[in-house]
Amino acid sequence: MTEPAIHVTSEIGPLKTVILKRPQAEIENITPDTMEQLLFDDIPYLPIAQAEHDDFAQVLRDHGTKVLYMNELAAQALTDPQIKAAFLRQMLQESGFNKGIVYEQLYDYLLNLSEQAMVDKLIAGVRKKELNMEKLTLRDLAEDRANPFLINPMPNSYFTRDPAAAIGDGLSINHMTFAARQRESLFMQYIIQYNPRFKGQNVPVWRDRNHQSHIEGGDELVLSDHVLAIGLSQRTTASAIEDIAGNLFKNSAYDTVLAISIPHNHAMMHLDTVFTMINYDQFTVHPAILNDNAQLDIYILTPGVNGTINISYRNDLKNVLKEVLHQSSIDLLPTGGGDAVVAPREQWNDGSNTLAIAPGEVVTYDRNYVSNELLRQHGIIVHEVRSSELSRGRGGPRCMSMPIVRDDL
Ligand SMILES: NC(=[NH2+])NCCC[C@H](N)C(=O)O
Repeated sequence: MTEPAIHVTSEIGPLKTVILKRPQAEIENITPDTMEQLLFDDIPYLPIAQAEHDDFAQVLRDHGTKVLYMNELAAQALTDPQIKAAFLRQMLQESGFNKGIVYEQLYDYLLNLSEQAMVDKLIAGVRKKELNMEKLTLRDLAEDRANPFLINPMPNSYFTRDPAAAIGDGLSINHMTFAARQRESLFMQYIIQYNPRFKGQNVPVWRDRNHQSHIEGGDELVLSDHVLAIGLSQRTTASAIEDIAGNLFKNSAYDTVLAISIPHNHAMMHLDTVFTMINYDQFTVHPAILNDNAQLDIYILTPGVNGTINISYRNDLKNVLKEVLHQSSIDLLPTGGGDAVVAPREQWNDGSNTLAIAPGEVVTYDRNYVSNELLRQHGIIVHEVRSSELSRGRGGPRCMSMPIVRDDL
């Protein structure tokens, strides 16, 4: 039986195929001056980051998951010279160049590379000194003088979770929040249209990247074949949630969206940094998202009459999950055991950001040993991966993976 192009009806169904991106030269193009703008808190040491990432990929393969690499899929989508050129023009435009001498030089330089080299170069970034330009524009001479790059690197591309998300048999291809990441979703748009694996498969796009309001995959959790949870967060706006919900209600089996409000800050940028599903009835939760009564704001969206959306308010997470997932009880596992020091420390290093590869079986970072131990005490099988460098980008195993095929439950 051939595998479907996209099929994800839960967060926990046996993981069949996943898209990753191995960290490459883009990581070495982070400097202390650009770190914050690039959404990093430190500069990872690349050889170790790569070894850790290879280790992560191998754990997935060892458990029956096929690993595809985003940059390779992108290169395979660009074998037609016209498509390659169109992609490059759009990428240059989104990088701030659409005409003039620098645009032309960049265009020639990049188009002459192989598809793979061009994709990798765009992700890595292009330095001014690479072009040997005799003439610079006023912008490059004066305004942008301190920046050694013409095209900024995309070091967050190893967090494949965020630019796009698989929901049911379709995708959301995301308009992302910060300039540092907005170009990343263009790769997925071309992959879905032109990569031989997806081309002609009519993969529905529930929401594309041509929007003003933003949404990111770290906020999009597929709880079942008809229920989603979407974080109302620093990265995902209420109007984007309503927009994708409306389209899913009309065109898919999804009939319930839980919009879960979380603090708007860097440590908790996405819902999956504070809440992930690990089994039919078990979830990780960072205690800081709950108030003293273990409550938080949840807005339940369901289809109304004539394409409208009904919204009801709740604040009892456990009961809501019990109801929508038809479970008799729900086990919420606090990050770091809920300890006042361990919980924020381990959450900072993505202790809640688990990737389920089957019900009750997850991949996590080794450094979050208190959270990992708690998961084991609650019967979860935990595969730990090394995390000293990868964690410096503020993302864990769930952020570093984009599942595209899972078995149904
Ligand atoms: N799904 C996630 N939690 N992704 C984490 C992404 C981290 C990345 N540095 C960013 O700020 O965008």
